[in-house]
Amino acid sequence: MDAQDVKSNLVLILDFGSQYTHLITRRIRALNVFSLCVNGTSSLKSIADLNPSVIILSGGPHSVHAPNAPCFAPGFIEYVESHKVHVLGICYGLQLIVQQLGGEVRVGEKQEYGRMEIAVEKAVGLFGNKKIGDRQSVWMSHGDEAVKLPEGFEVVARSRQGAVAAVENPGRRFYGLQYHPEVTHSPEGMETLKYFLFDICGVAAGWKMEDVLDEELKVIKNTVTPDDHVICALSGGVDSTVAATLVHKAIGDRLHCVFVDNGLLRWRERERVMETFEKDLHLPVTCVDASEQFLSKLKEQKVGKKPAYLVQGTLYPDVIESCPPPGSGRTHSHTIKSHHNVGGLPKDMKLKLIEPLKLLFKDEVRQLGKIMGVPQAFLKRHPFPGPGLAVRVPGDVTLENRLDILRKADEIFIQAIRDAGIYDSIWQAFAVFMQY
Ligand SMILES: Nc1ncnc2c1ncn2[C@@H]1O[C@H](COP(=O)(O)OP(=O)(O)OP(=O)(O)O)[C@@H](O)[C@H]1O
Repeated sequence: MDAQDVKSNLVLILDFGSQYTHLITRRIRALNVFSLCVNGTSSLKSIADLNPSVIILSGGPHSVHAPNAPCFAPGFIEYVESHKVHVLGICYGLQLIVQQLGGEVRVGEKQEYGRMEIAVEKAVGLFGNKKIGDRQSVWMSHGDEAVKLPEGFEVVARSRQGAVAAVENPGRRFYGLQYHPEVTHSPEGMETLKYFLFDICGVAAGWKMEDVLDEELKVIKNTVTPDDHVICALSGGVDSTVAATLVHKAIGDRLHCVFVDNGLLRWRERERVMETFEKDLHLPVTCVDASEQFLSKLKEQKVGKKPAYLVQGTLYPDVIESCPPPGSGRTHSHTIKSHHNVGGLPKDMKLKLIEPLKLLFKDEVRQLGKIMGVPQAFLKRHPFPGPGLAVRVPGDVTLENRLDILRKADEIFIQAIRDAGIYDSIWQAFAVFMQY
């Protein structure tokens, strides 16, 4: 599947603030369909530029009647109808469709939170693969309720309490689920989502990590001219390692990596990391000893030519978590998490950016690394904080022996976890220096 096919099979999520929104994106990608998530109030032009074939309106914490309730851009309904885009509203998204198309949403008499049972009322559309009366357990989380549907819509499933659980107007390509199909508490939710995407919308499942690799290699080769040099700060973590491996594949030794030993690394980390970079990945890496001045050392690196580009291992969550929350009234670049480095480089750093992973989630980066031969042991390493062991020693961290004791204790602890065969099933484990 080439980039054009990916674009014509794109499932776009309009985010209205639900804690589950990014899960929808991930679930859809797991079905080998490319999915992106943008703010629910994004302009019509920015949506049209992406040319989605399906749009999912996410849930959200608001009531559609709240003063600043977020809504899709004016002209959205006309756009999706004229471009034959299928639209699925989930929870708040359903209520938005109902309200905006002339139906009525009210504060529900029976507010529904948690696990509920719903029954299929019409075995068509969203439940075309079910029988009337089929029951399933779903996860509800809503206070408002659709009490009058817009013309041409029908209820296809109801909760046990009689509230609307699913609606649709297949002629106009609008669908809605009052529950959250994306969470595991809705065991048949993924089946419904799959049926919607493949059987109703006719989306093709052809997005795979090999295509992402090919596409990113092409982009880098087209961006970096044959005379340009590129620099990458390698931490030994998954993100910068996979990003550097990818860029190295595209431009070879015009990539120059720098690994900084800041004196706060784990037991023999410098040796282990450098060995993997050089022997397994054949990456051109210089190790900088940060006991001397960091910046002046960087300057001294013989990169050959002055680099024009900097590689950063920015991930998709860094990008989306740095957007303002929908309904917050903010429209641009007020970061939730300012440490994600997505606000651009400092002004005096005259480098252009290469961010080949910026549309991928962490597990996808691991998949990509695997395809490129990054050793599993490296891809599965527990995350390690930027300030290193300094955040695991209370008080004065300049005392070498404290760090050394901690390094050894950490290594023994981690080795015990490895020996017990549980390292890979633990997200992060570490020792902390408590008292001297
Ligand atoms: N010791 C180091 N030497 C060189 N570069 C580093 C070092 N530590 C961090 N960096 C750079 O700073 C970036 C952000 O560091 P951070 O600790 O936040 O890691 P991260 O976002 O989890 O990414 P990674 O998986 O690459 O460690 C890294 O991707 C890397 O480019």
